[in-house]
Amino acid sequence: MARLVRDVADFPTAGIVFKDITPLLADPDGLRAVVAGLADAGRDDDGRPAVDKVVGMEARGFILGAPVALELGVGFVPVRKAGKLPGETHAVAYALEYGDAVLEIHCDAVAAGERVLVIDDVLATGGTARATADLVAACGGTVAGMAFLMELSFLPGRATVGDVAVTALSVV
Ligand SMILES: O=P(O)(O)OC[C@H]1O[C@H](OP(=O)(O)OP(=O)(O)O)[C@H](O)[C@@H]1O
Ligand SMILES: Nc1ncnc2[nH]cnc12
Repeated sequence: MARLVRDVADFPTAGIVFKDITPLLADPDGLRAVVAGLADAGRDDDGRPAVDKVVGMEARGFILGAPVALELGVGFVPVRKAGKLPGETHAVAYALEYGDAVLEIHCDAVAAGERVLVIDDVLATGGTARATADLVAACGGTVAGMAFLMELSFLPGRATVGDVAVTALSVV
């Protein structure tokens, strides 16, 4: 799988080595394997779905998260960059490896007490994932786990997200 992720130097800004997943997305066998691997993070020891929802962050978290939700047989919740969701939202400001922004979730997207699996392609500083966990908590939900295609271990992603089960299919 790692061979299907392309390193692009100095994108989007100088000094960043960007992990480009578009070759993976173009490879049906690779994509299928990644979706299956990520979905396993949302199963119990007997292989049954252990979450009520999958939450994915705009934009690459949508591409991976929606098929993971289908694989688990649960609903998908989009966390979007500010100003895109039409309903009442919770919002959290955050910083990521190459900038800062605001993320939003529909207030009614996760019901009180629901367990969610957070899916994204890259765990870097953890700013995006931490903000997403805060949005789930604002709805009254619980993050049962987070699963990523790739973790950048030279950045403090795991420490930033705190006390939550983190799965990374690949660690670089
Ligand atoms: O751990 P962090 O430092 O927060 O970085 C990780 C986030 O950065 C990327 O998203 P980006 O905001 O670039 O959005 P995109 O998917 O729309 O390109 C990536 O898809 C993660 O969501
Ligand atoms: N180095 C990186 N490559 C791709 N996505 C990222 N998100 C944050 N850092 C990233």
